[in-house]
Amino acid sequence: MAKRVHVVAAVIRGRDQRVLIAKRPDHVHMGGLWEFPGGKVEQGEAPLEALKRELKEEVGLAVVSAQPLIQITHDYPDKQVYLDVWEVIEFTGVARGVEGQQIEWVHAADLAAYEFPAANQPIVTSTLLPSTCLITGHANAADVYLSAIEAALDRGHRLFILRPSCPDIDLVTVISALKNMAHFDAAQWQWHIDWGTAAPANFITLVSEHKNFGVHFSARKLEHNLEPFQDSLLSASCHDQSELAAAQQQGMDFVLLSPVSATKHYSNAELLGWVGFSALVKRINIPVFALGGVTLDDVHNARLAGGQGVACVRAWWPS
Ligand SMILES: Nc1nc2c([nH]c(=O)n2[C@@H]2O[C@H](COP(=O)(O)OP(=O)(O)OP(=O)(O)O)[C@@H](O)[C@H]2O)c(=O)[nH]1
Repeated sequence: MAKRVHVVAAVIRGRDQRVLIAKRPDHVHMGGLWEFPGGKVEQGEAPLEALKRELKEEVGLAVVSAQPLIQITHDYPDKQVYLDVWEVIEFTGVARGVEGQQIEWVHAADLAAYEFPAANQPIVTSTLLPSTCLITGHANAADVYLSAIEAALDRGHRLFILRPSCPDIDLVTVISALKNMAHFDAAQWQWHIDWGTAAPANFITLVSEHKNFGVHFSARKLEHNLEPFQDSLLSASCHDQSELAAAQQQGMDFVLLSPVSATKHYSNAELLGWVGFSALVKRINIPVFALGGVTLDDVHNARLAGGQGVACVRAWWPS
């Protein structure tokens, strides 16, 4: 069997947050499609060195610093690739198509309009997602619940999993209150409503009426027919390899994987640690947030372990 090719690729953001993409020449593998700049890792070369070399050779940029973003194992009919995608944090130079290829700086939200090789869909999702995912906790009153979210939006957080769990608030009220908040649009498509025990009976209809809200599933819910949600952005909570495989198979856009470390909630569960987290993340091709006993300061640890970032409740929710 042919050897899997180790490829490094980069998500490079310009000052205005647009992302650099390049068009593959017609005559090469996946020719004519757009790509994140990069190329094959040479024998004996460290991935970051390969990334620096490829970006210099292809788009004339010098990488100062970069961190892992997502890794994808994909089998094309004629080639097996391991795409090792990095997020460039700092670079110098002005991008140009050194090999004569077309390049473009594109807003992350517009990447979906470009045709990429089949392996790239999770990279596009990963580019859209921030590195923190905030899950709402319990509140005794609606105004406490909503003002905690509003304060987090003001602090720059953009991805939320909503578990409206206070007695005097229903989902319709939450949705309309969120829509009136400053920065609501910045987090559009990044609001995920938990289809949990507290969800109302008309949950499916409700979600279909609010297209800019995604749905979050418990692992158990992944056994259901998720057809009604196919137009929504989807996420799930997973704890082991079989749940992750089900999440990928059901088309989840991202997942939360827990428990990484001990919490009050998870004190008896088997903890993954960063090593266990990393081993599981390697087996799937969708962005994974580390959950359970992690704080907002653990983003770098999560990235080094192959994750998208961290998901938290207690680390941000007012107690
Ligand atoms: N650079 C890059 N390659 C990708 C992406 N997505 C994807 O499937 N690939 C695949 O990964 C492989 C990368 O090989 P390459 O041809 O770009 O590598 P290279 O620059 O070292 O080329 P060469 O040594 O053949 O000249 C190709 O099979 C390509 O189809 C992507 O976003 N960026």
